[in-house]
Amino acid sequence: MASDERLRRTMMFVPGNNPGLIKDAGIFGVDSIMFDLEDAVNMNEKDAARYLVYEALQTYDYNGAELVVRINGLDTPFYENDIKAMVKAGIDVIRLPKTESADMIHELENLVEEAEKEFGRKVGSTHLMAAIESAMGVVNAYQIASASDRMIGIALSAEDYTTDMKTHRYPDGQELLYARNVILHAARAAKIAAFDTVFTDLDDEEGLVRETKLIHQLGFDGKSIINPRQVAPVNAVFTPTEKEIFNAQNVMAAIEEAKRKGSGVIAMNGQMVDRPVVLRAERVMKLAKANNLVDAEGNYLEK
Ligand SMILES: CC(C)(COP(=O)(O)OP(=O)(O)OC[C@H]1O[C@@H](n2cnc3c(N)ncnc32)[C@H](O)[C@@H]1OP(=O)(O)O)[C@@H](O)C(=O)NCCC(=O)NCCSC(=O)C[C@@](O)(CC(=O)O)C(=O)O
Ligand SMILES: [Mg+2]
Repeated sequence: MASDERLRRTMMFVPGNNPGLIKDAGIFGVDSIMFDLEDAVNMNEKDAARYLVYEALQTYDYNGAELVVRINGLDTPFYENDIKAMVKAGIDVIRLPKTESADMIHELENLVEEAEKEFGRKVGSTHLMAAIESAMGVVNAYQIASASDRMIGIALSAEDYTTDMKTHRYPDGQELLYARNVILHAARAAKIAAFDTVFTDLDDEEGLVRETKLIHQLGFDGKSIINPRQVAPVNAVFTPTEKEIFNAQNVMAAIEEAKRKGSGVIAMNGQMVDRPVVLRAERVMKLAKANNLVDAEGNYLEK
């Protein structure tokens, strides 16, 4: 799979038909910018939006953010042109909406490869991700996640998913618990990233933080967002605290001492430190480095 250690805490939807939002999308500190050609764009604006996003990708500097495009679904007349234009423009990741099977990823992959050859791009350089928006998608989540070496992640899309399940979203998120866990397990088994769904009440920051803490606790890598006001609260939940970094440094030091003594396990402040604890500490340090909270040697950088 194409998974890597890239930070993917926030992936912001930017409607593909809105030149103002497209132009400024790089200034908000999101990890991934997702230009939307699907549901945020009216039917009569599909061609114009595709052209706008294509031009923007040639023109603007997005400050190193990962560039993603949500194309139109495989049941529409638009997706083939979307794929050609976005591959030609050199997009990093194509997000397929309403994914229900591995076959859909195979169809996408074939078209992407054809486009890479046609436009002289390196074969395999365009990564893929899938949005899971239905009961069928959840049931097939692992097959979808592992369908291609190009896959970098799968995402829950709760608005369409709850509609398919004949319910709607509630503040406590109980209706999403099964789908979240299935998607997370599928992503982890396929060794790719797991993204949680959008939080649509822009004025409820407390609710956004509560939901983000829950999905962080479950193990998600990040969250789809719809507005720049959501960037800081979500990134903060996914950023290791000074205490967590300090603890991780201590764990690394403790295990080094254990190794010197010829052991793989040691007690630290009354807590057992063994391999899984060390792996978690390594992940905290990787996140801390990616967030520029520590230097290359792992020393905490005072703010
Ligand atoms: C909601 C609102 C209209 C509010 O606008 P407002 O202007 O009232 O907001 P303000 O806070 O006042 O904006 C402050 C400043 O930021 C600028 N600004 C705002 N949003 C920005 C942005 N996104 N990108 C860059 N810039 C932005 C704005 O221009 C202003 O700039 P300035 O005037 O210069 O100060 C706006 O955010 C927006 O359109 N969001 C994207 C909506 C969208 O894409 N929906 C489709 C994806 S979901 C879906 O399809 C369901 C799903 O498929 C999901 C899944 O698959 O996961 C499923 O099934 O679940
Ligand atoms: Mg949707």
